[in-house]
Amino acid sequence: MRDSTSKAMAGPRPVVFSGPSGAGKSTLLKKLIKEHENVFGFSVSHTTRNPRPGEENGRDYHYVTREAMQAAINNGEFIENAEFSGNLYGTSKAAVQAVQAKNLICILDIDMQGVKNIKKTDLNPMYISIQPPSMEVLEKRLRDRNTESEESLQKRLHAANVDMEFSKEPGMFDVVIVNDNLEDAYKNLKQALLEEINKVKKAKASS
Ligand SMILES: Nc1nc2c(ncn2[C@@H]2O[C@H](COP(=O)(O)OP(=O)(O)O)[C@@H](O)[C@H]2O)c(=O)[nH]1
Ligand SMILES: Nc1ncnc2c1ncn2[C@@H]1O[C@H](COP(=O)(O)OP(=O)(O)O)[C@@H](O)[C@H]1O
Repeated sequence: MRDSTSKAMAGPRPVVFSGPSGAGKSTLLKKLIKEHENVFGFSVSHTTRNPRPGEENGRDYHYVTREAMQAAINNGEFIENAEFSGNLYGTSKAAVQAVQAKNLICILDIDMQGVKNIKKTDLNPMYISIQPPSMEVLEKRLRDRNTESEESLQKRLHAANVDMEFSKEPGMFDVVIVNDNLEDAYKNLKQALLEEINKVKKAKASS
């Protein structure tokens, strides 16, 4: 039976990060996890895309074949999954449980389809949208990141347009952070999470 007790036992409330590719989600949440490693844990998603230089299997993503991932999805191992820019991405139940077992705030970095699907589950996270200051800045950052082919870049820019329209829907996000100046955006992010951070710290101090 799903009741408030089982949710409470699952640990602190997770946080979902979403926003267009290149908005700065990874940059911000890596900073956050580094500064508060006893508070936050990252839900390591599965993906069929290739690792980028510097990315590590099991830390940034679990890199898998489409066949393996589809089989695991069919087997009911995923909370949500989506096709993004020609690849499959998904959050496994195990990924979230691994973080919650440590009593950490579970961070999910997922696209808009993921947000919609998580809203249908009983995960009950806080939803944070990371937005770029403009499409022009987003394109420049994505190009400067140097991780995408022109084709992949265009797919991401197209998805970003759809994403930015969709995220304007009232009630979709609890907090919207515009990542213009990185330090300011990070400060706003920490402020938005302050209460949850303090809750976890307090619980840890008294256990
Ligand atoms: N639905 C869903 N989206 C995911 C998941 N993992 C990553 N994503 C999203 O997939 C998109 C592409 O991610 P990635 O390939 O790392 O590229 P980047 O956003 O350009 O850094 C981003 O919007 C991520 O938030 C997941 O498990 N589920
Ligand atoms: N506030 C910022 N100002 C300038 N560049 C930024 C800022 N935030 C992130 N970046 C850079 O923009 C690129 C995209 O950021 P990234 O964190 O990879 O985005 P996402 O994870 O949302 O796709 C990266 O090269 C990152 O270093």
